[in-house]
Amino acid sequence: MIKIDNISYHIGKQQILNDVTLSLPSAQVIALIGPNGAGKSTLFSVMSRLQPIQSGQVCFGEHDIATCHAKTLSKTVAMLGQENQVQGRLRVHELLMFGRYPYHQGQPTANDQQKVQEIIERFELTSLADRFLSTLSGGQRQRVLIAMIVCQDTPYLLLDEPLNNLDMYHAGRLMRELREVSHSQQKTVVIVLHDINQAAQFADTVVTMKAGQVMAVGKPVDVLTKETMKALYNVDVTVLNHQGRPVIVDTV
Ligand SMILES: Nc1ncnc2c1ncn2[C@@H]1O[C@H](COP(=O)(O)OP(=O)(O)OP(=O)(O)O)[C@@H](O)[C@H]1O
Repeated sequence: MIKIDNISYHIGKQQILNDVTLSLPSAQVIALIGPNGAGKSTLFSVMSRLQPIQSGQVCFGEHDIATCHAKTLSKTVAMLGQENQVQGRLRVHELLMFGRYPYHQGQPTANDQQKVQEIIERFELTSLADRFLSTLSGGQRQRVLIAMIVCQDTPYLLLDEPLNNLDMYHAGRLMRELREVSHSQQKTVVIVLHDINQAAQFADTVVTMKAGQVMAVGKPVDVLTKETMKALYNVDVTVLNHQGRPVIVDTV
């Protein structure tokens, strides 16, 4: 379980996160949605210790991030941010091995090699494995970065807009793989999504945020309503139903 208690965060006089309190269940895909500037990325930055905790507490299972050793944290939570600088002269398989660094500390074992190979196959990267990162398209690079995060093999994954640059096939494949990894390997995957229908189709739980605050938490069918969409985005929608899950259609 991820427990976030009374997290507030300000930059200068601007309040970015305002008393965020959340309990997120384990072994689920959890979509974090909300309008631009709501504070989703800032919350991820605080949760992954990229930004300091100013007030409140974040725990991943028994690990309180305020006191957790860096090495333990790197085996507990992995985050893919929105802005990612990658060294172009690395090959794909080398970057994936970099994701294993918390385990091998620079000296990969057979187990690390096996894990990288498994992820290459799972994420359909075989034909790209020997390519330099600088030669990949935007979507290919994004897929490799996500695979690197999964290689880190942490029980908690935070992915900030991972579907950026992905086509319809790869977006669907990725969401299915994340759901499979989450459910079969008991991983908790929190994903910032702007595509509400990806959240509706694949998330077990949806969290909505606006103006630095959590507005709602629940199953897609309970949270993704006409009223919520109006309150979050000021957009009029029609909510259809497909196999028990909502489908949101913009009907402005
Ligand atoms: N370094 C900074 N200095 C000043 N304001 C900042 C800084 N970083 C973020 N903010 C502000 O904090 C607020 C929350 O930003 P954040 O990136 O967390 O939102 P978000 O929900 O991830 O948005 P998006 O969906 O657009 O990615 C925004 O108003 C943003 O302008």
